[in-house]
Amino acid sequence: MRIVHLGLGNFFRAHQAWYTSAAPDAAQWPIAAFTGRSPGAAVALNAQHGRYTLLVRGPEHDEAQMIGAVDAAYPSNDHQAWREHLAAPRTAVVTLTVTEAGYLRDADGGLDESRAAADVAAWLRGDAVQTVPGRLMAGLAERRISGGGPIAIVPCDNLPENGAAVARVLFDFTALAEPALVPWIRDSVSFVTTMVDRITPRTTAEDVRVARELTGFDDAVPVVTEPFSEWVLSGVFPAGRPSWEAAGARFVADIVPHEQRKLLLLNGGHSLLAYAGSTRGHATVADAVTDPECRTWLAQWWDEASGYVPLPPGELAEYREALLTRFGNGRIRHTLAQIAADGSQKLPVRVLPVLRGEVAAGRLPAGAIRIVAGWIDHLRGAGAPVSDAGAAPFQARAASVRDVLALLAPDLAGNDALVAAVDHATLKPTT
Ligand SMILES: NC(=O)c1ccc[n+]([C@@H]2O[C@H](COP(=O)([O-])OP(=O)(O)OC[C@H]3O[C@@H](n4cnc5c(N)ncnc54)[C@H](O)[C@@H]3O)[C@@H](O)[C@H]2O)c1
Ligand SMILES: O=P(O)(O)OC[C@@H](O)[C@@H](O)[C@H](O)[C@H](O)CO
Repeated sequence: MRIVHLGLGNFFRAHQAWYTSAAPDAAQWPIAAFTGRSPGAAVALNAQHGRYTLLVRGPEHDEAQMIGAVDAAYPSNDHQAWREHLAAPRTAVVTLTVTEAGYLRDADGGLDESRAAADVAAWLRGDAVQTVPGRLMAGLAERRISGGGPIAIVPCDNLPENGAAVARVLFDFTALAEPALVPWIRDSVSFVTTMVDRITPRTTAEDVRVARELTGFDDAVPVVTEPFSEWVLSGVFPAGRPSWEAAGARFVADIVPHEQRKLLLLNGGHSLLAYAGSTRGHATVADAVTDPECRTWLAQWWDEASGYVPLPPGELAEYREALLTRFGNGRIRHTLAQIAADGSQKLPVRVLPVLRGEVAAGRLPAGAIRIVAGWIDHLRGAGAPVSDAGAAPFQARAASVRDVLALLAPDLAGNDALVAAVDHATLKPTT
């Protein structure tokens, strides 16, 4: 194998695996993919020799592509295979899609030591580690011993400066568990930052039926995705990489404008619809954008967020227009419940930079305030159900806007005008 992936989910199969399969040198870059937690995806994929159907779902019809980039899939508890693949000198790249929550970041972006403590203790006892920072460290420790040489780590989750983000939690974990490894990681591991974009919903039983009808292949785990795809990367690959640029990926020196555009406009817009849109009774993104009220809210949020994306106004206007078309693709069933998950991890990335900037400039941004208020309504039980391992402390305080803000953004909780504006924007009980 030359690529190891952690987080064998739908997005990896629609995005990184698709780029690899579409590169002209794909045959030289087989992927070993590991699930993040439960083994199901590995079992199902191995039963069909790693091959799966990608249903590229346009507004009019589906196009089925067979993807064969995954050479072998492993359950997350196959620690030996993980260590062996990371140690092998041929392995040049590790990609990750483990959700925002998987990095165990605290509010400042460092390792949340309380969530990592059991894993650090397991390592010190000589037991297998389970968390993402722990597994990366365990694999790299093996690579140092084997003399496997330099390697690139390429996170593909929706976090700003995700290369630096994964580096930080990995160094924090290693400093606690295996300090002697820190200098080797510093010298041998390159952390690549990426902006990733391709809307990829969960697969339904109907999708399984459609895939079978189009291909004749009885695929238990097809993936549905939109035609649009974007991958922007910044960083060094010391042991090489596939020619992803031939499949449309772009390699840039400054990734900030690209990631701000995507995280604030697309992901922030998604979160707005997931919370405020679901409380209006909508179930999917496409449903919500047919609602004129939701479209007005989106426009208001995008006006505010655009001030934080360092790109020319014309480019932003085009991107907004294209987003409306992508969101409106009614054949993609992207549920607001899926997007609403893990809000405690997503709001700090997608919304708070704009809220903070506007408040610092003396403004009360109605769009950003609506997202926070919608999230508080969701914590109080309105709209999409709560699915967030970090939600409990917020739910315990959800009755008070100020208390929620004190946890989410302590620097903003003392601002009486902001607290009143968020409170005013929350749903009021009907009498
Ligand atoms: N689906 C999309 O449209 C999309 C687009 C861009 C980026 N992404 C990124 O990809 C991530 C995964 O999305 P998906 O659609 O593939 O979801 P998915 O549910 O299909 O797969 C998620 C993968 O992450 C793993 N995982 C989840 N929590 C983990 C944890 N705490 N530790 C380790 N692994 C964990 C799961 O085991 C699974 O392998 C998103 O969270 C996002 O950051 C998704
Ligand atoms: O995948 P998540 O959970 O980080 O966020 C949900 C959506 O906002 C996200 O998946 C977008 O669809 C995606 O980022 C589009 O590229």
